[in-house]
Amino acid sequence: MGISVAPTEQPPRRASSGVDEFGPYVLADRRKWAELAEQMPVHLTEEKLQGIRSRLDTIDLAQVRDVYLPLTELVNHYVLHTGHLYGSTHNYLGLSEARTPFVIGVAGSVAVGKSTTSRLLVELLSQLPGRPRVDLVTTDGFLLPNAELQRRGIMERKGFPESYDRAALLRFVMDVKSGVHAVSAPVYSHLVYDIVPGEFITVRHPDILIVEGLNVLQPARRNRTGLSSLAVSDFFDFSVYVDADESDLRSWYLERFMGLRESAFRDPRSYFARFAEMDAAHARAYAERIWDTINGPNHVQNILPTRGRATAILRKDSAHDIEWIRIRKV
Ligand SMILES: Nc1ncnc2c1ncn2[C@@H]1O[C@H](COP(=O)(O)OP(=O)(O)O)[C@@H](O)[C@H]1O
Ligand SMILES: CC(C)(COP(=O)(O)O)[C@@H](O)C(=O)NCCC(=O)O
Repeated sequence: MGISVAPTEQPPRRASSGVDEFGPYVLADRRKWAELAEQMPVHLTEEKLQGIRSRLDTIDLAQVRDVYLPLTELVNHYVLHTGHLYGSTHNYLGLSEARTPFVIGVAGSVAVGKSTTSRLLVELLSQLPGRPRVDLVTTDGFLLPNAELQRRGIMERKGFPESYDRAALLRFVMDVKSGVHAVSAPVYSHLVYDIVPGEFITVRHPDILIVEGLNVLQPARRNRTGLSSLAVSDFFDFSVYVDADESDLRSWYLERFMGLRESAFRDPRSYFARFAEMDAAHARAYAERIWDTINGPNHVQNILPTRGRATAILRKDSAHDIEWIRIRKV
């Protein structure tokens, strides 16, 4: 079965506004948000969606239609208006350079489902009129290799801001945003839990680039001179924060870890291969320790504080369903 969305006959209702504990956002519950979808025809089959969705994600075609279609249409407004602004300011400045990629950041905790959101956005955005070319890069490629993390004594801080080569990530996004024709990023393997030596992904001037990662909304750090430097988020034209309750994140992480024992961990190359054979109680205790000492604290200390910097916040309930959406007032 596929979905096709025809133009609505009624004018769409707009999200309500008011004072917001999250900052200057408009809030829409799932039903109101779904009514915003206008006319984008989308072709997506259940089969294709299965390939996009991560193992534990429950996203179905109804959620794609209710949540991701309006989001895609909203991003399209930003793409179009950024294009107009680019054109008029370049005219004013007497410049004639081609437009640079529109960059979208996707942030959120480990196990929240950023990968599903990002892959879905790639699929839907590439179906926009004009069929833009959309690429996706994850920031794990910019993690320091395990050997270097060990050398620095921060192997237990993987995913914390200091575990990345932040300068290289910033350079990568700046190069893309400056219009460099081919920009390469290193590749991380979740299976071997390390950077893959000699492997790179090359981004060749797409129309839209999605940059997905735990820390993409981090503000600029102060450098040694006390002056603020730049942050990757300075180059985002739009950003999405995928949000969920801390206790849900923890159970999704544990559930995923236990599920991976039946699949990825069975691969002898897996860093976690020993957990495939280990009894469930011990494996679960190990996963709890990873969450409680690494991913949980990273979420609370570094990731969650960046939520209010996003253009859009998608809030999931405990069943992985999107409960509400907040959009930053422009
Ligand atoms: N140990 C692992 N082995 C294989 N795949 C993994 C492992 N850990 C995570 N993954 C996969 O890596 C992807 C990214 O995971 P994560 O960084 O937690 O982001 P998110 O869950 O928000 O998409 C997910 O698709 C997940 O299923
Ligand atoms: C690789 C990750 C840091 C995520 O990286 P991202 O692409 O978000 O930059 C994370 O999935 C991870 O492995 N954290 C370390 C603790 C753990 O084993 O879950």
